[in-house]
Amino acid sequence: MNTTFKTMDPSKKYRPYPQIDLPNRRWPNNVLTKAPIWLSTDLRDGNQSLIDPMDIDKKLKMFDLLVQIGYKEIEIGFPSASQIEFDFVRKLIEEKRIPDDVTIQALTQARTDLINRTVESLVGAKNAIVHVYNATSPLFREVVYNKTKAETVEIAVKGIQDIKAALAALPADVCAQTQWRLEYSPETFSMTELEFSKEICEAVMSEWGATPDNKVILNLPTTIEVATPNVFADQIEWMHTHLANRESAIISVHPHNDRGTGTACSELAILAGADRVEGCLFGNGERTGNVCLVNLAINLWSQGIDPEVDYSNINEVIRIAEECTQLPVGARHPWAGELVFTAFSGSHQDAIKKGLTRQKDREAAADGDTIMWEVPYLPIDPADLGRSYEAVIRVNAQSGKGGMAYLLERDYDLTLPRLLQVEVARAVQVLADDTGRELSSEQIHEVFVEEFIERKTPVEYIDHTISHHTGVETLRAQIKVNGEDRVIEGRGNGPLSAFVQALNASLGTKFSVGHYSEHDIHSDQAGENAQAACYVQVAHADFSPAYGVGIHENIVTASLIAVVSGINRSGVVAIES
Ligand SMILES: CC(=O)SCCNC(=O)CCNC(=O)[C@H](O)C(C)(C)COP(=O)(O)OP(=O)(O)OC[C@H]1O[C@@H](n2cnc3c(N)ncnc32)[C@H](O)[C@@H]1OP(=O)(O)O
Ligand SMILES: CC(C)C(=O)C(=O)O
Repeated sequence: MNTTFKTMDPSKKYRPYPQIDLPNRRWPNNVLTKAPIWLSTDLRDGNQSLIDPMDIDKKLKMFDLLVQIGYKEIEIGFPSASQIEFDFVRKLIEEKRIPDDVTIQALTQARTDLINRTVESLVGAKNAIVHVYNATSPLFREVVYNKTKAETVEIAVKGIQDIKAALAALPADVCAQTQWRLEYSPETFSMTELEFSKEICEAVMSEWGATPDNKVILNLPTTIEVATPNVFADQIEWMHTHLANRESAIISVHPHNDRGTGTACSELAILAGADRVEGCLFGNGERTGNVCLVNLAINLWSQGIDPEVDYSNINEVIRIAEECTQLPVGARHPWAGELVFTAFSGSHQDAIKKGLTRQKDREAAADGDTIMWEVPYLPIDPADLGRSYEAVIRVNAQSGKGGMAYLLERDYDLTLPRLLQVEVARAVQVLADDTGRELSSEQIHEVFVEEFIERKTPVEYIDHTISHHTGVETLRAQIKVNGEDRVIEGRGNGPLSAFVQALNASLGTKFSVGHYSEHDIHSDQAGENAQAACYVQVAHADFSPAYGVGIHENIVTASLIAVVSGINRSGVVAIES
């Protein structure tokens, strides 16, 4: 076993990232009120990080999906990196696959040949962003590039000059077909001295000639997450408040997720002044991934804010994303995972069942008006994402009566009284413990039928007749007791009381009916094929109360079957072998 964590002092190997000196920070008091501008980088950062990068068909599928969800800015690749990347961009443009309101973006290093090739790839697009980057942090300046600060600024500025030159070299009518915009990323911004980030961004803006009508997108990435999200928020607020000519810039963020706080970084960055967020579906991307766009959008939705993208068929989005990336979406991925709207544990199921019933009642009373969503444990309505309630409650050994009752009601139209739910839960728990697995609603129903309906020993109901005379009912029934035929007769003010009297007289018992309820089931619209479900609790001084259930098209017969099932379960009549 590796004992490093026990034997080593981590402060000898790692240092905390310094705090930002921003005593009057305002972001903690701000609130999210609207969606940022989104950019999907699924086809670039999301693709460069895949074990098997997407082929053209998969890229097209991903592009179409992003358009369908509603993304208006999509980074479609790094066209100077390879012929395949270049050809994909050309295909999108030449086959007119890009809607007029969608802007494509292409990434390039700040190198003349790569910039020229990038511009060439974008020719003919209606809207295009040339995205140029170079790394700016001390570690990268020293280790990767061996450049001074001034030389690093020079690389960026030269990159902008190269873009302008490449555009100027295009025939005027060709250049004019496209609305060209610039994005600049000081890569590793999260590890760069703020004064230096400001200097390099201002130099880029100045070289481009940024104005409020021709804004430069300044994309400030947590290329690597190195600090808590409040530090990133401080960095963004610092840039937002210190940058010269701020009104001529769109501040974008590009969070990665090394510390698992990509979502927090993005949200706090918006509070701190960011206008735009770049990320990938389901957090795909280098290492632990880019921030998850799905997570961010549905977080906004859950706060009553229109995210301006559509996740109302999340299962389809998952299916296509998984097909394109060959990466599974985790079962507990925020909002999207298979299990995120599922409750196994008893107290959660109980609360959800009550909450869903109350929500339904409130909806009915609201007469068509939309009402606020208030269901315990479900922060949003799964139906908003195209998820059905079916997945919400599932049963295993951690479950209680609420979940089983919910499934029996939903799938078999059986509305069990509360104390019967407790008895059903006990019976189902035995199976859940035995199997150690999740139980389907069919399995729960089987246990229910076997335990509560088909209990025919020691007593079995066969048939009955009823006669009335001056307010008294006489019930004659044919039964079997331990396999032996008997005809019994009793009187009462109704068939049930007459049957109880007949059974007590014949069996030598003294039980009574403690609780009785009934409802219709399985009736079609014409009222045909209706059956009745009767729930009868058999009470006896010397035995625990026990429920019996009867289901029959005749309500009286259903109630007699329920009584017999109840006495069989209670043990008031001994079984003879
Ligand atoms: C954080 C990110 O995700 S950034 C995007 C990363 N994505 C990719 O790199 C995927 C696509 N890239 C590629 O396929 C290749 O890098 C290519 C084809 C574009 C270029 O390949 P190569 O020419 O072999 O260069 P390579 O990428 O290895 O970079 C090496 C040189 O470029 C320089 N360089 C690297 N990044 C930049 C940059 N952003 N701007 C300017 N120069 C840069 C390096 O300093 C190095 O210079 P040196 O040779 O003088 O030491
Ligand atoms: C190119 C930049 C934006 C990048 O991908 C990063 O810094 O993560």
